[in-house]
Amino acid sequence: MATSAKFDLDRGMVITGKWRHRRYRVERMLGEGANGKVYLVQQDSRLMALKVGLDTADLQSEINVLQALEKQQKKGNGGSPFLYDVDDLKLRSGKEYPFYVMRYVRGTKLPAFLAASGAEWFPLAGYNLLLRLADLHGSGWAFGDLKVDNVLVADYGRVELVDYGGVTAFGKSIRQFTEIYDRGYWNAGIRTSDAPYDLFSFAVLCVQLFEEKELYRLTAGTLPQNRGTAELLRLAQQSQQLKPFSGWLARAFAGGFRDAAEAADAWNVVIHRIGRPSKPVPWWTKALFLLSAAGLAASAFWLAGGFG
Ligand SMILES: Nc1ncnc2c1ncn2[C@@H]1O[C@H](COP(=O)(O)OP(=O)(O)OP(=O)(O)O)[C@@H](O)[C@H]1O
Repeated sequence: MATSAKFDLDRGMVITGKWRHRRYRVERMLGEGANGKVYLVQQDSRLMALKVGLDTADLQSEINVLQALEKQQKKGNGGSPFLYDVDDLKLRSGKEYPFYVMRYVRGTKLPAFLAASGAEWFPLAGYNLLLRLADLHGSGWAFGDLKVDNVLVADYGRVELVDYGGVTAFGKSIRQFTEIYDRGYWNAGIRTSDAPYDLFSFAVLCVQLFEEKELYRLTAGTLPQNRGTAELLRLAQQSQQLKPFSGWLARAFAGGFRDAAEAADAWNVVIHRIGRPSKPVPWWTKALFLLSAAGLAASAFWLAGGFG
C-alpha cells in the first residue's frame, strides 16, 4: 500500500537526530510503504538505511524486533548490527517524525534477480529465504508480511528480509499482512502467528514468481468462499520451475511443516534431486585462463624453435 507521507528528504540533505545528534547525509529514497519512507544515507562514508515513520507505535514495534534480532545475533556468530540508531527528526516546517537507522541491504527484488541471473537460481534463493525465516522461527516469531517487496537478493542468491513491521510473536494475531499471501484469504487457516503461516506465504510467493498473471486472474475471478489451495497447486503444476517442488508446495499449503528449518531441509532434498546452478565464472578467472593459454602458446612456440 502506498503512503501519503507529507515529507520528502532530498539528496544531499543532512539529518541530525534531535536527541542523539548523530548526522546522516541523504543519498536517495530506497522505497516507501504504508508505514513510512526508507532512505539510503551515509555516515562517515558508511551506507545505512534510515526509515522515517508516520506512527511512533508502529515504528517502535519494528525497532523492538530489530533489537531482539541483534541480541540473538550477538549470541551466535556476530555479523553487522541490525540497528544503528533511533531518534526523532525535526523538519524545517517544525513537524517531527520518529526514525531509526538500520543495516542497508544491497540487493534486488527476486523477480529482477531471476530475470538477470536466470530462473535456475530460484531453488538456491528459495533455500536461502527459508534459512532467513528459520532464524526468526527459532526465536518464536513469524515474519507475518512475507511478500515479494520484502525480500532482497544479492550476489549468489544471498537473501535478506526487509520490513520487520509484520513480525509477530507465535500465538498472537498476525499484525500486518498482504491479502494474496495470507492463508485466511485462501480459506486455508486462521490469521494467527505460527511458522506455517510464513511458509504458506512463501509458497504463494513461489507461485507468484512464475505464474503471476494466472495468480491475479485467479484472485480476481473467484468468489471468496471458493478460493482454495487446490487452485494454487494447479498453477504450480503448470510451471516448469515449480513442478519439481509441487510436493513441497502442497505440504506448505497444508501447514505440514513444523517450522522453516524443517521446510528448508525438505527443500534441500528437492534441490539435490534436480541439481544446483553452476556459479557464474568471474571475469578474472576468464582473464587468468586467457593469460595462461597465451603463456602456453608462447612456450610451445619457443620449444618448437620459434621463427628460426
Ligand atoms: N534495510 C533496507 N535496505 C535496503 N532497502 C530497504 C531497507 N528497508 C526497506 N527497504 C526498501 O524500502 C521499501 C519500503 O520499506 P518498508 O517495507 O520497510 O516500508 P513499509 O512502510 O513498512 O512498507 P509496507 O507498506 O510494505 O509495510 C522496501 O520494499 C525496500 O525496497
